Amino acid sequence: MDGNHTIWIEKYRPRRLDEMVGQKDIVVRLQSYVKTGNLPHLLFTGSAGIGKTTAAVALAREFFGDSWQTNFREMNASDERGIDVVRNQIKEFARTSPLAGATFKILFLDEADALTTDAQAALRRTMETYARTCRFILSCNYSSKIIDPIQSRCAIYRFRPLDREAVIEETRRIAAAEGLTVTEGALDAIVYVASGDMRKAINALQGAAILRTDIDEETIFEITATARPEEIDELLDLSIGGRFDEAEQALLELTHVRGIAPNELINQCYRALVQRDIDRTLKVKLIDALGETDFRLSEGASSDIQMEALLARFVLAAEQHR
Ligand SMILES: Nc1ncnc2c1ncn2[C@@H]1O[C@H](COP(=O)(O)OP(=O)(O)OP(=O)(O)O)[C@@H](O)[C@H]1O
Repeated sequence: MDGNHTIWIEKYRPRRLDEMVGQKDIVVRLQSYVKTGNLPHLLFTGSAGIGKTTAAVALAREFFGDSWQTNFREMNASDERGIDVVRNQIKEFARTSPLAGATFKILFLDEADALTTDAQAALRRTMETYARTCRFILSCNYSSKIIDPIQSRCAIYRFRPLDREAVIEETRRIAAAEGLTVTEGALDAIVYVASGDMRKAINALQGAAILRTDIDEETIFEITATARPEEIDELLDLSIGGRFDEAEQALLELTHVRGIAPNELINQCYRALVQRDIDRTLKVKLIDALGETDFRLSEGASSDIQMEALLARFVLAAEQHR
């Protein structure tokens, strides 16, 4: 096992489109470009770790074969060296002719939504000027942050968070290749922790594999510093049930003893609340309280105070509701 040396998200990144899990409709549409030899500009949108970069690289490999690296370039729009550097590099790459008999190059621009409106306007002109020699694949989390003139020049692909089957399929593949035994409980835990993000799933597996080769759910929750769904349910039961002292103890155990980050707990509480079968008005109040705490934490408020205040607000909201 070489778990300590290689990053598995790179080692096991699918090389071909048909090796990707999930995103079936997208894969079929992308494959049809390869068949026809034509490619428009593309806009990939969706959350992190669901295959946008993987699809772009696989597409380039299938278009260009062995010479894919000469005709493909990946850049990050939020490059810390500044937008001018990115802009110059884009132009430099886009304006030169494709090599090794290819009819165009592909430029993959990650985090395109980090570009300001002005920078996007300049990018749009570059896309038009060099359209003959270079096709752009822009990747972003939110397509609404991309200006309309760019959106209308691209074929838009909305990637979805990976479903349970897809996460399990890929996790099993990697576990088998690494000679790991993964229990059913551990697979459930990985699906829960990943929440549709394959990068998170693979990192959880690799982290666990450093500790042991037979992986159970305990290891996954421990390595990812994530509370179990039952623990979150208990926290909600106690606070909604008005048992503030016990809820406080449960909270301290999770944050101070287990080291689970407050933001992570808020996300987990949110996921549990959305699915919880409780009165709608109460649910709305509780989610409102979560949103408020999330915002306060993002503004730098004390997490200990805010997390306790959250429990207090849960208790009060439930009391008013009774
Ligand atoms: N659909 C998928 N099939 C198989 N593996 C996947 C898939 N999506 C993601 N992965 C795995 O997760 C890793 C991260 O995925 P990728 O880089 O494609 O994410 P992304 O959608 O581009 O995310 P970001 O927006 O954060 O850049 C890949 O290296 C790959 O191992």
